[in-house]
Amino acid sequence: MNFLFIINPISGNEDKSHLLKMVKTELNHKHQYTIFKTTGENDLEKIQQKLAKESFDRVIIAGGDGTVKLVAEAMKDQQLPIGILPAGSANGLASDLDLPENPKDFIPIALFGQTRKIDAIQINEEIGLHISDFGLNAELIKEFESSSLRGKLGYAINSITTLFQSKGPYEFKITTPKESFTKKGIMLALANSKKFGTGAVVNPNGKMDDGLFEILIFKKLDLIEILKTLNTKSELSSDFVECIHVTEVTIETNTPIDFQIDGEYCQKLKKVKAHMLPKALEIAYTKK
Ligand SMILES: Nc1ncnc2c1ncn2[C@@H]1O[C@H](COP(=O)(O)OP(=O)(O)OP(=O)(O)O)[C@@H](O)[C@H]1O
Repeated sequence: MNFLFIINPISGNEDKSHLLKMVKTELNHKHQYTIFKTTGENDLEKIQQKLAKESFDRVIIAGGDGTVKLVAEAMKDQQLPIGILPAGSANGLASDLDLPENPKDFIPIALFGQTRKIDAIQINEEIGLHISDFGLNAELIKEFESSSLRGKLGYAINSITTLFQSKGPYEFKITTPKESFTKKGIMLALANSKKFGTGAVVNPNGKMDDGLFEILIFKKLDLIEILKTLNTKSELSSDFVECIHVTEVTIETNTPIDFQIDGEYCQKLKKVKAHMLPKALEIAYTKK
């Protein structure tokens, strides 16, 4: 097989050399590969050029959700199987695919495992695979990205200040092909999967291959309900979050509100148009 490895050298604040060594051992000199290390500058175009120049059998990604999203965008016009080596501070997609956490177990799956097709969401000009949102969570991600405090403690400290500074609740005008209505919330998410990268299960009925995504309107900050998201099986109260299944939607707000896609802060937006891209990606998820 001929593999293209896309490696994010900074994701998860982790050196990938040991991981790469294990991958090479698994390949056992029997396969060809090219390594591309992301730089954070024009990676999309550079990956597209690599894919156009050479014919690969599988693309292997070592990074977090942001790196997987980048590769999904680069492969928009060319579907190749993808293998994920979860190596980010947020590995929400890997967790939703139930990938093992131990490299010795996830490496053979990424390289040679069976694949399944999953949906993606076209969000304005970008692709979202996981969860995107307006409001509180995007504010947290924006603060975290601009802060010098890293790691879980940094995230917790940033979270507390952001919670106190949040300007929500916001008013969201929601237009689906069937109807148009307004809802108020501290946050509105477009979810293709069950959980955030942190593991919080906010969309217990979400499936990545059902041709639908969910609009989740979080109405208030409720500690008990937030704690419930730590358990996959908990039903969340409809006073806390309301869920609507759709294939397309337009969300409009009166003022620009912080927006994020798959853990990557975008910008403040007043309008988001989203539609389902059914079975857009083919991802390795289990052993051969
Ligand atoms: N060499 C690099 N130097 C700096 N930033 C990079 C580099 N390569 C990729 N990036 C950035 O890494 C981000 C994607 O990281 P990803 O989400 O995969 O991992 P992560 O550990 O979850 O990241 P984060 O630091 O956002 O938590 C993108 O914003 C991308 O621009």
